Amino acid sequence: MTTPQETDLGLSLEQSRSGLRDGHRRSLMRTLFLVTGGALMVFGTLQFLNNHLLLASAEFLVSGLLFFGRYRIRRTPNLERWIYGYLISGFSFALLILIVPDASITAYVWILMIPVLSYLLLGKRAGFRLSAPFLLAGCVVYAVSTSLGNVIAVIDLLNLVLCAVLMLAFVHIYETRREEAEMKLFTMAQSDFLTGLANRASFHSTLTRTVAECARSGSGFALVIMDLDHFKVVNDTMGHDAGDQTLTRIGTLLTERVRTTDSVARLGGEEFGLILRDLKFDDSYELVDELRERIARMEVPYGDATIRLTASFGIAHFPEHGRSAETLYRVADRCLYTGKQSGRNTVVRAGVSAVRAAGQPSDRRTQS
Ligand SMILES: Nc1nc2c(ncn2[C@@H]2O[C@H](COP(=O)(O)OP(=O)(O)OP(=O)(O)O)[C@@H](O)[C@H]2O)c(=O)[nH]1
Repeated sequence: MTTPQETDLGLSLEQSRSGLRDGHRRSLMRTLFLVTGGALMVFGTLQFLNNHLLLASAEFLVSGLLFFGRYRIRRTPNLERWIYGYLISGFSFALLILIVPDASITAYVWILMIPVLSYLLLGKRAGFRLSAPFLLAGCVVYAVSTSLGNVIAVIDLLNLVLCAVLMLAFVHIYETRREEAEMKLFTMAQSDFLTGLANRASFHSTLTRTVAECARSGSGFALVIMDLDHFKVVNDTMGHDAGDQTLTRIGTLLTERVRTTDSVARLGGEEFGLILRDLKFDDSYELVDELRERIARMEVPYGDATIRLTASFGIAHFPEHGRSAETLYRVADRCLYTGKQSGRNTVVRAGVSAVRAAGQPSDRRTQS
């Protein structure tokens, strides 16, 4: 059995709430470091030519720091800290410039960049928490530093406040919609459209995570692969819709029986996968055999007819039969194949396995 490409969907979801993806955030930060570092280099040179040596030195120093940051941000594990450091010092610097008595009125346009950068780099919640106070401070600085004695100055202030509020609202609405759309896409990408169970990609992601968690905690789990027997007959004799209803019922039956900490997925077609956590080697057989019996007893009414079927199961146990998702998959799949070969309606465990088929006089023990 081939396993799909490794993905960590939980991590993807988490990243979806932090604005841009990590890779994009790093590229944006590198661009910001380059642009602001380059600009400070130019300003520093101008100050130097103007004989403002102290200011020129400070600007050269910060410029050097920004170029160093541009190099470090590519691989740093502390991306969030770098982003906060850059944004808070950048925004504070912008406010400081506004306090300078002969600051140009055009310096206020930088205030409007605050929500855009915060939301792109930090996501909706953290972006709002950072940009709202800075926007407010920008408006207060403007009001304090300009005398609001005439109508034009008041109109200027109102323009600034209105623009800042609208910018914040637009970015907030945009980010909310983007986050919702991305969540929806992730949910769709993780679920099987027919049964609503996790799909193959999501199951593999869960399996990889479970292996890592159990390796750390020392607990075991069972990987079960189940395939319905002669399912083609249901489709061929009663139609595709009957087959679909049966698959949905099977999904419900499996989900109802296992624990909420377990995972159930439809791997494709009439094949399902289960991860049964914190189970002892012997107990997994008992549970899976109970599932086999339940399916064999299940009746799916369809029109005047009743659909009955059976299923075959293969079980591999962590860590006894493999320490990686791929090995466990391979072992469980081989057990399933053995079960199909031995007459179906079976449960086969890796190692010494019991094969119990309906209508057979007694259990058979099989090596797999
Ligand atoms: N109704 C329905 N049928 C599906 C779906 N996906 C796969 N199938 C059908 O499942 C059947 C699988 O047939 P086979 O691979 O021959 O397996 P089987 O008939 O169960 O036989 P064994 O596995 O050997 O016991 C095919 O008829 C597929 O068309 C689905 O989403 N809905």
